[in-house]
Amino acid sequence: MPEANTDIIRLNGAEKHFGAVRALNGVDFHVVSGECVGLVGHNGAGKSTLMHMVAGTLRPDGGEIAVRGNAEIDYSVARALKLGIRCVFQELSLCPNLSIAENTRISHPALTGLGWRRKAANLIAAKLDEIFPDHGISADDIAGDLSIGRRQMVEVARAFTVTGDPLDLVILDEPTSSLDAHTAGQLLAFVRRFVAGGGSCILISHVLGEVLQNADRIVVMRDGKVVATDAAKAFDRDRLVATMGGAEAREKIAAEIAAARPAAGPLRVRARPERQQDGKELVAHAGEIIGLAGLAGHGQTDLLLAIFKAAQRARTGIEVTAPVALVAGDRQSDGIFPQWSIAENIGIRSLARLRKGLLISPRREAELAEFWKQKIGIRTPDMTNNIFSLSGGNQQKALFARALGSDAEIVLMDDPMRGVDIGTKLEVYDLVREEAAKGRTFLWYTTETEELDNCDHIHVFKNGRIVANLTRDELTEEKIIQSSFGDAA
Ligand SMILES: Nc1ncnc2c1ncn2[C@@H]1O[C@H](COP(=O)(O)OP(=O)(O)OP(=O)(O)O)[C@@H](O)[C@H]1O
Repeated sequence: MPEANTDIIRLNGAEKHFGAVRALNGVDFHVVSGECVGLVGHNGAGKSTLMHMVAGTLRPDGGEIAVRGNAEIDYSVARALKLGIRCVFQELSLCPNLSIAENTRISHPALTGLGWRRKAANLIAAKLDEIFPDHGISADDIAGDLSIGRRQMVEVARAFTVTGDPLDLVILDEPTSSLDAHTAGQLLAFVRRFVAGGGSCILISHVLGEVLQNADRIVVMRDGKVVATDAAKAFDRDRLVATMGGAEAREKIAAEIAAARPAAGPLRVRARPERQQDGKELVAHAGEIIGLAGLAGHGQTDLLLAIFKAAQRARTGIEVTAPVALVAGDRQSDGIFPQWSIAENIGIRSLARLRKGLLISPRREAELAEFWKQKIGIRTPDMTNNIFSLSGGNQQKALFARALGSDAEIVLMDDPMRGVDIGTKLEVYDLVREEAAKGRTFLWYTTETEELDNCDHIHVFKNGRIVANLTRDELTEEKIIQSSFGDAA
């Protein structure tokens, strides 16, 4: 590892345009050895684009890059890897049809010859054990069979494995977005150990507490520019939010939420997890927001998907009395139609309303898209652009718009705030409560405990079963963790 306090990387005046969008507008940025730099900013501020420059996956249109003081002319991913710079991007990159060991080999060409499979398996297993001691992942597992949370764990662990190339700087773009609080804590503790040992990290997160507690220095971006950089201890949450230029920091007042809520209406969903034997079930009425909690991968997504399917075809143990929409957490595999525009991606759940005769009316589709663009601030110059021209958080907003813009009375949300910035989150919470007050039902799985404050009831899952049913008043992080780890199952 390099000497302490030397620059690992420095960008001066970095510029990047995508058509009419100026994603980076003269950005200066650097990381020294032995520091964790927190990078924050609203959806579309330019964080991922800047990280693509650091990782060598995109070339800047203007500006300079120097690594350890040496100017880089032909900077690329291969060059970055040789120089010890790696990135875990927001959109996960494991090949779904390969095993975890095989995916590890892809990053390590040095693993050759007889027995490479065993070497790759040992390498990744050891790193998973080090970062996430109770991970429950086997190197033989096929990546596509793992939950999004577990895939994220593998991606992170893989980025920290070493064979041929050095390892000095790891960029973590929203590394905890699919991890529950317990697993996210393990990762952040590991990051601190890595940095204490002289390594460097860039940590991008919309969970501001995570950045405040784990970064040494924080860089704030806004509209393609760096607008502040300071020691983490010089920031608090309010100063960060204000610098990002977002919504005022607002505290949710449970009593206020409760007072505004009407009494629950008729039954919308009654569902028993397949493995449940003790009679516990999830019951949701019109106008209710029901939270699904517990450690990630313990049956919450499975139950939501079973309810989604039951709306189309009867299933034992599940009763659904109204149309259903799903906001997928894994937008890459379950949510987005990659060939389509943003407007088409939003309109797909509302085709009946958008139809004029036999055809879809482009005007109606554009109006629906424009309404949601304004309502939740989807950041793009043109809603007919391809969905992948949006930043990650803005893609997630489009999926929200699809579900909320549809006529579905029941909205299933599978950890849907992945990558959504704090300002938008607060707006979406208000929107969900508003829609619930009008009679919509929400079933909301979240890995962020704070979000459960919006729910009327919370079901905690463990090993595919509901182990606790808490009201909002009973809700504490300790209670959830206790139920998640207890022997109640
Ligand atoms: N491939 C692309 N084509 C067109 N526009 C793009 C492309 N990639 C990024 N942009 C635009 O560049 C701007 C910055 O996007 P970027 O992904 O860097 O934001 P971000 O800060 O990482 O946001 P998020 O928090 O949502 O991930 C956005 O307006 C985005 O729409």
